[in-house]
Amino acid sequence: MTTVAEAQKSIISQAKSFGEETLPLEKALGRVLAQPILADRDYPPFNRSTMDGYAVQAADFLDKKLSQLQLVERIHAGSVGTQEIHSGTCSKIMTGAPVPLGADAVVRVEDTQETSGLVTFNIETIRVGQNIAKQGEDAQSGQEILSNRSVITPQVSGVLAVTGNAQVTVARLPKIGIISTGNEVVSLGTPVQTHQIRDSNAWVVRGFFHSYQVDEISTTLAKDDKAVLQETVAGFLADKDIIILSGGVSKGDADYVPEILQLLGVQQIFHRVRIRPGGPIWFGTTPDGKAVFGLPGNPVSVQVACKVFIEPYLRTCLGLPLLSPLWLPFSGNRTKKTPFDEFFPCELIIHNGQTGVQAVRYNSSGDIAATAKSDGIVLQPAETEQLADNAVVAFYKW
Ligand SMILES: Nc1nc2c(c(=O)[nH]1)N[C@H]1C(S)=C(S)[C@@H](COP(=O)(O)OP(=O)(O)OC[C@H]3O[C@@H](n4cnc5c(N)ncnc54)[C@H](O)[C@@H]3O)O[C@H]1N2
Ligand code: MOO
Repeated sequence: MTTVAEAQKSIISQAKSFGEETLPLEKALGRVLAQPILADRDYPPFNRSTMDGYAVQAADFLDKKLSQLQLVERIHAGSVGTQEIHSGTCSKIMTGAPVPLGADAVVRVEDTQETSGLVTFNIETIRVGQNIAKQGEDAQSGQEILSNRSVITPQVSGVLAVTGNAQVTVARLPKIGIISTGNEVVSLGTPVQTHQIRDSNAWVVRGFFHSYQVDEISTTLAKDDKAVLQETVAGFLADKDIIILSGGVSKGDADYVPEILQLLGVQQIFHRVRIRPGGPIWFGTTPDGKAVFGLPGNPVSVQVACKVFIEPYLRTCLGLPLLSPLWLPFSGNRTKKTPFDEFFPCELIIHNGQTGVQAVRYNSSGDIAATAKSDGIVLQPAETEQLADNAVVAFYKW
């Protein structure tokens, strides 16, 4: 049976780009840049005062030991001084204004007194460059200021705006089709009988893709009926990039998903992985490179599969690096139940002043409430029979 690492490797090797598109900046938050961004000019673009104060020549204090200077003008942010600073003179300057020619330091207004055009300085010392952000010290014109494949966070969005990028080229997102299979599964809003269960898997998968800004998501239910399943999957194969099914991949009499997918020309890459929960997972691709994930129906299996298999696939398609786990101390003890890699829901805690993780109460992969109280999942690797208190574990945040 395939190991988790082998399964991840073969999933990643099938990843492909969905192309690029150009969007207005206001629509690009959370998207992935598909171009490097170069500084369009120096940053700061001019020698900028970082304090409200007086622009002076430091040598007037250091060499000439002056303590009083003649005021020649006032410079506000958004305007440019007209007077060059010479020995014995200064200009009042506001934060954000360009430092006038001749000046090489700014003294804070708090350290001065101004009377009738004369400024008295109450300072012990001064440094050349004091309170001045030098032209180009943050970034130089033409320098790469954002790399290709940066995620457009609020911080990145600020850089895009300041560098004049009203439009940005980003990675195009896939169209997703989600099929929840099972005669017992009913949609939210439909009356539910005792032996039935409301579809929660589609909401989890939808939410996972939403976290990557994917919004072209179609969901549907399919009964455990070969013809219905075949028609539903065929419909999605026609125009979706990624198809996610849940349920119907194990050993039950009505587990038709693997058979129907292969009938429709989806080439199986693996079926069953040495993982708990989520062992019966099926993965394959179409000849034109669409990915099809057949996830086990249990709710926690679906959540774990999103994190362990679908996220690495999507990130690689978008050109993003794989996420690394956080390595944190584990509070508690855990004995492994299977010979496989086991993932279990955990919450972040502060223990002895340090961040750590501890397991949340969790019955099994059908426990719909447990993961909602967790911050992510911890891996107990196949070879680790016993997780001891304080062992450092790999924690994958949801
Ligand atoms: N004889 C064996 N039986 C089972 C095995 C096995 O190896 N041998 N594996 C078990 C494991 S592990 C899992 S996981 C499940 C997976 O089975 P299926 O993928 O066929 O899933 P279903 O049987 O259709 O559903 C399992 C469970 O999940 C509930 N479910 C299904 N869809 C939804 C949905 N959309 N929203 C919420 N809950 C859903 C369903 O009602 C079942 O309770 O097989 C084990 N059996
Ligand atoms: O994948 Mo099953 O959910 O291990 O229980």
